[in-house]
Amino acid sequence: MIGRLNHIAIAVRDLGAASRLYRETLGAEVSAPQPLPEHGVTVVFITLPNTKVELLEPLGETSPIAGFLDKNPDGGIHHVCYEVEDILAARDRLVSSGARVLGGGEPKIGAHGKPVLFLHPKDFNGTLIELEQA
Ligand SMILES: CC[C@@H](C(=O)O)C(=O)SCCNC(=O)CCNC(=O)[C@H](O)C(C)(C)COP(=O)(O)OP(=O)(O)OC[C@H]1O[C@@H](n2cnc3c(N)ncnc32)[C@H](O)[C@@H]1OP(=O)(O)O
Ligand SMILES: [Co+2]
Repeated sequence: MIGRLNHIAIAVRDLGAASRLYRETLGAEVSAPQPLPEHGVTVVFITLPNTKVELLEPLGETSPIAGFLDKNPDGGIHHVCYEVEDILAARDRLVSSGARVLGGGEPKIGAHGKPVLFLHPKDFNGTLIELEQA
């Protein structure tokens, strides 16, 4: 069901500092910051030859990454994003297998303008999974 690795996301406290680290120290191509109030984060994407890295900074009072940064004050790998052909079919299959689909199971439009869903990390080896429709 899952296809390509779309991105790996890293939660950070300071998006400007993290962007500079990737651009200047690691020599990567870093996009402009994109505030996504509906998701409670501001993101940049780092384009690599085979995938992307998403840097996430909290946005607003109820950011879903606030608790993660409280537990990991230096930041850290927050989620992996896999592509699926049909996100509703993927959701239904996961729900019938007993996995917890977050946010009530209704896809939201993600950073790439495509529908996304999140799966509870406790059901997937301690790793938060994002699914993005290809
Ligand atoms: C920009 C849009 C989009 C894109 O297109 O790319 C994005 O990527 S947006 C990214 C941010 N959005 C989300 O993360 C949405 C989904 N997340 C959530 O609903 C919540 O963050 C969560 C996963 C339900 C966690 O909620 P929280 O309140 O922070 O923590 P809990 O106390 O409920 O956590 C329970 C348990 O799970 C562990 N945990 C939490 N987050 C992670 C994580 N990212 N990776 C691994 N484990 C995680 C947490 O530590 C708790 O464990 P215990 O301490 O053992 O109880
Ligand atoms: Co993501």
